[in-house]
Amino acid sequence: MSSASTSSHSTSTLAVTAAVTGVVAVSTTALITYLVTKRNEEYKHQKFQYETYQRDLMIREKTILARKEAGEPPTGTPIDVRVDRVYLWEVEDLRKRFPGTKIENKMRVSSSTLKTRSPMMRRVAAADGAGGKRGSFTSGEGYQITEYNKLITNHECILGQIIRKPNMAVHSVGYIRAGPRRHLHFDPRQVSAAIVTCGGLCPGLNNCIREITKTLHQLYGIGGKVYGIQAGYQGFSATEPHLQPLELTPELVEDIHHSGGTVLGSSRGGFNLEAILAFLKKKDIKQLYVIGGDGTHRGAFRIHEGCMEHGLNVAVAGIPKTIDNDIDHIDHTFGFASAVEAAQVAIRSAKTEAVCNLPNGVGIVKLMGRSAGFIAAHATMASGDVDLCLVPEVPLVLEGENGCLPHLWRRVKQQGYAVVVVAEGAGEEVLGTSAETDASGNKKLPKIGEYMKKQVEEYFKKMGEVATVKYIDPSYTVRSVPANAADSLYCMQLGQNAVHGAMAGFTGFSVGLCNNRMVFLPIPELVATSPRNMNPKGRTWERVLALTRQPNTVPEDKEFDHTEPTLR
Ligand SMILES: Nc1ncnc2c1ncn2[C@@H]1O[C@H](COP(=O)(O)OP(=O)(O)OP(=O)(O)O)[C@@H](O)[C@H]1O
Ligand SMILES: O=P(O)(O)OC[C@H]1O[C@](O)(CO)[C@@H](O)[C@@H]1O
Repeated sequence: MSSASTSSHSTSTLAVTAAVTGVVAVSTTALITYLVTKRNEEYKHQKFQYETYQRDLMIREKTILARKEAGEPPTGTPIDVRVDRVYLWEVEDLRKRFPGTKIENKMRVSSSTLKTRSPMMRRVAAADGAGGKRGSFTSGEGYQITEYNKLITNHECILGQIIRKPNMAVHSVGYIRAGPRRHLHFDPRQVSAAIVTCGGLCPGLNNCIREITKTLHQLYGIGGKVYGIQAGYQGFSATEPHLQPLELTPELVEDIHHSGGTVLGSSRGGFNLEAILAFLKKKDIKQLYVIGGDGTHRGAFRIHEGCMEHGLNVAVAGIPKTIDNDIDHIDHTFGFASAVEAAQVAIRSAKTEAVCNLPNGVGIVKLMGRSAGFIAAHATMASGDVDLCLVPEVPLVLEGENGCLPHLWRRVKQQGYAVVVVAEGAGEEVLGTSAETDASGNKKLPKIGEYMKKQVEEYFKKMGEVATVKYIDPSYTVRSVPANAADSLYCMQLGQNAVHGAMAGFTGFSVGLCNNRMVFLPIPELVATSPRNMNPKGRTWERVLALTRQPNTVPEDKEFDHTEPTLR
């Protein structure tokens, strides 16, 4: 190739390159311009959207406030759900059968007297010279009368079925709202009352005894006595001097809520209606407060019926108690939350033992609950450390694809240890039902905890290894603790409302939280479906499975119709 042709070739190559570079430069500029423009547009759009959102929010806030001030219905999108009819669960009312007073119900806010102060305050006051120097307390019987902020009418109700879906049944049960009424059935000056605690121990029993005693004496200023019946229903017929009824005073009950158990004692069996009615007549008792589970409430209703038969103008009020949480309709029983909390200590110990003891550490904790798995399930959920939870409502499957033993084996192989919580009523379908009963007729339960320990040991042996299984049974430790703050608060509400109900003339009733509101419930309705069970097709069990990741052994086709108001 000649140099001329070479140079003309290079010139043309250069020209092409320049042209291409020019095109690239132009298209790069165009691309950048395009991207920047697009970005700016997006930014403008985003800004516009955010400003619109802020404006809407401001309008919404202003509308909410304006509607609230004008007393108009709330904001929100109207949807097609209704409650067409509410069926009120009426409670027996003494005013229908006995003449009552028309005394206006006012609150007595008693100023503290020397007698009602805590022991520490009494000591401080004594050191000050009979309490005069500190100035904040008046001695004697001085009290101030004040109006209740809210007096409740008998047709105020709390809806039972609060979950509404389009096209669902349009009726609901209505529970009578608890609280003080405008008029008292009983003249407080003529009221004497009795309190009894029955069945198994439960955190909060002393709180209820204290609150009832204080409400009667201090809020209502009763003229009579408050008797504490010792040793459960048996105490009404006890002849032993040390089991005779105690006189409960605000001073005597001042500090009892700090202790677990019941200062009155409790028992099973020994229900004697004649002896109870005779006691009520002899001591001219106007109000009987019965604190216990479903068995105790059945007894309470028989007492109410006995009173009606004998023409006794006596209000019988129940307070549902049990760590088992197996009383139907109410959100939860008092003592349940404290028991679940106390169970955490045992579960943590089980984990420590399982983690530290080799080879193949497994910690098993047995929890109470009778034929309901609420304590086990809730303790499992609260803990987050449990690998297997066994409850009475869900069949126990030991081996095979859905077996709990292969699941435990896998967990131990994955993390080196495993923690098991077993409810005392679980596994009856494997162990069989006991024919034995306690003094109240409650069936005794087979020893599932020990059985599971043996099964785990044998399974690991079958797999050619050794399991180090530690078994903890904290049952009585869990239920004998003092009430935690949540239960103490609940017991305070229960005690006060039981007294409000009885003072107003309600009888054969119980109190409880339904949909987070205090209500009065007719005892026959309360016991008809109690004891309740946990719904194995409900959300609680679903949550347990999500946490433990154990196989679900609930049969697909089985129908369960239990309500499960504890945790939604
Ligand atoms: N149907 C009934 N009629 C009369 N009294 C009853 C009835 N059922 C139980 N009782 C009495 O109620 C008391 C307590 O009953 P139970 O031992 O069954 O405990 P509970 O109230 O169900 O509480 P827990 O949850 O602790 O078992 C006992 O004294 C028992 O005799
Ligand atoms: O006090 P006892 O008679 O041993 O009863 C134990 C039973 O009482 C409860 O603690 C309360 O019902 C159950 O959980 C348990 O099965």
